[in-house]
Amino acid sequence: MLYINNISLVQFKNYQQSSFDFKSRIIGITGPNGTGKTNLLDAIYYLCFTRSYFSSNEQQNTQYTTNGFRLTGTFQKNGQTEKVICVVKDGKKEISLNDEKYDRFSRHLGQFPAVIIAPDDAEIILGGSEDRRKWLDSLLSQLYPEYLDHLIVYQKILLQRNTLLKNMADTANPDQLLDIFDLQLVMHGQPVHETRRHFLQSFIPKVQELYDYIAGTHETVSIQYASTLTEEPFATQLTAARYKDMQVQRTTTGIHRDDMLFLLNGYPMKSSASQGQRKSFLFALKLAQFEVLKQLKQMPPLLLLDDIFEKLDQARISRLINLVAGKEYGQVFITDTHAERLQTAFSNTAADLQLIAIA
Ligand SMILES: Nc1ncnc2c1ncn2[C@@H]1O[C@H](COP(=O)(O)OP(=O)(O)OP(=O)(O)O)[C@@H](O)[C@H]1O
Repeated sequence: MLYINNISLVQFKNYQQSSFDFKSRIIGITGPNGTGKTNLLDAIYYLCFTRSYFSSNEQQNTQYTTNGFRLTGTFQKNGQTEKVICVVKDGKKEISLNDEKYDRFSRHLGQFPAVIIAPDDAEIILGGSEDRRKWLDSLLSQLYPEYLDHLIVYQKILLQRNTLLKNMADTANPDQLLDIFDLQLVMHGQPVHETRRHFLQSFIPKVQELYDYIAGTHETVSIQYASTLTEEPFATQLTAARYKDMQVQRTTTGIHRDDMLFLLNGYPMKSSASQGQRKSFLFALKLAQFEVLKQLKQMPPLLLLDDIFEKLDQARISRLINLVAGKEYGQVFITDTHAERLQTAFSNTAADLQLIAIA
């Protein structure tokens, strides 16, 4: 099992210095708008992912007028106490597990599995392909460390290749260099593509099952993986696109252009689904993510639910609460402006609810 027992926040967003003890499996975080409920969830997320869910700019995560922050989390993982500390000071970040600093933060990913569901997630459906890739990459990086390794190298090579395409005239033997970059892009891009393709195939039925449960009815949901690598070998495409790439001065083919198309009853979810249907789909997507993580990590991830009541009808909310209150789930954090609403929502379940009020 995985639990977080305590978190302390120093100069993180609106928290000057605060500490919270989590004593039960379901934690309700309540308080008026703008008091820091989401920020507290984000701090927990930070300790699991070495970054904020909402902002990659550390200045925005640091309390205004200060130059750094510190987050300390005490976890229980399979009966062991584990202490994670993240310190950001003057733009420099250090992360340690049980007082041992990480050389590479990527080594921390997946050790404290967590899934967050937040209103901004709507961008996964409504936003551009980058938002969808970000979601998938974050999930697959938690599942498979080698996926993240390939992705990091791919992005580095892609950047170098694009820089070269912009500076062709000043570079000696640019074609030779492009040959080397192309080889490396294929070496690291192909496994990323294969992982995405295989993963989505087995993932879709789980999403469908969860969608039907939350919606209380059957509507067909599907995810189409759109990648040029499915059409022909990546190496062939890079060679074929080289002239065009030189003209536009960037790499026009590869896994950095992949996308996913979400469909509801055969129609694009982005344009045709209602807000409640989209939200139900996002829950299905994230809870399916929870299931695969749980299976692979052999423990239920932390579940961080931010403002989930908005746009869902009462019946969908009840089914959702019943689901996450069940024993298959681990520690669940849930924010709401109304303490009574949370109490009522969980009153029909057997789960213990600890309420933390933020003033
Ligand atoms: N870097 C920062 N330094 C100080 N305060 C910050 C910083 N970043 C955000 N805040 C403050 O944090 C508050 C927002 O907190 P948060 O989003 O956690 O609120 P919330 O309780 O979830 O609200 P809601 O119920 O509206 O969702 C705002 O008042 C904002 O001004």
